[in-house]
Amino acid sequence: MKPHLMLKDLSVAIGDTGILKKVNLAIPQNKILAIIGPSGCGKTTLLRTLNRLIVEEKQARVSGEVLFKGKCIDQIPLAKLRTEIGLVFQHPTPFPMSIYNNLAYALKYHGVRGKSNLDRIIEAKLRLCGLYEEVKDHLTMSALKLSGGQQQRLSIARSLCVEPEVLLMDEPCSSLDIHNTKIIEDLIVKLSRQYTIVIVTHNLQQARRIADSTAFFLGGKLIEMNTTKAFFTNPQEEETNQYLQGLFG
Ligand SMILES: Nc1ncnc2c1ncn2[C@@H]1O[C@H](COP(=O)(O)OP(=O)(O)OP(=O)(O)O)[C@@H](O)[C@H]1O
Repeated sequence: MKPHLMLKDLSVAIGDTGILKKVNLAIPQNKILAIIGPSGCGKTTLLRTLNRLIVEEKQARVSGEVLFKGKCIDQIPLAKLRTEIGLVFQHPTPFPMSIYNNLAYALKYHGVRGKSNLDRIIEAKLRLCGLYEEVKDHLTMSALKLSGGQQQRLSIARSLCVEPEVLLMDEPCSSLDIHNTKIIEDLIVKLSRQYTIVIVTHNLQQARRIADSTAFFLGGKLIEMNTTKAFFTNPQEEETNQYLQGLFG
């Protein structure tokens, strides 16, 4: 199968600091790829490069290529690219408005018009994220009154309103308890049937539980990528082995 995203000799520097170094990586479609590695190894920078958020950094320099469905992302209009490659943040990002309007806002931005269309799609996205039954009688309530786990599911539902193909997730469970982490992990696995997921996680067990493949970064370099099972049971590189054993981190 052709990769959905392909990184070719991708390097990123901010000012004089090299952050990502000659990364080559094929990201398969409708699978979950976990990105792991110690703090500062460049995980978030990698996500921000994939949807070109990195260009907001005035001093950023990117070399090499990121291909999305075979096309260099520099040739895709920014708004279109960010619609197709969505980003879910570490902390839930509900807008200070009703649950309904959080999704309606994104849908209207995406060009959806008419109340019946909005109602239909909002229900579908809330159902997909397992939130509909919990909130169907409170759609006009402020989204800020939802629990942290519900807010994160709402944030994911909102990011799906613009019909992305890829979801980049930057530690989406880091502010959640075990119960809500399990709900979001189950949701991510379900979403991977329809979407390509790239998830940054500090939690090795989370990568092990949900990812189809896992990539380990160290000092801005991709050290190793493999199917998650092979990665954890039979790491090929000594640095990976030491990281998995907790010898540094
Ligand atoms: N805007 C910036 N200007 C200068 N250096 C930066 C900038 N953003 C990130 N860096 C540096 O790049 C390196 C990688 O940062 P990045 O946030 O991508 O790492 P990370 O692996 O996601 O870390 P963490 O796990 O702690 O979130 C770090 O050394 C960081 O200090």
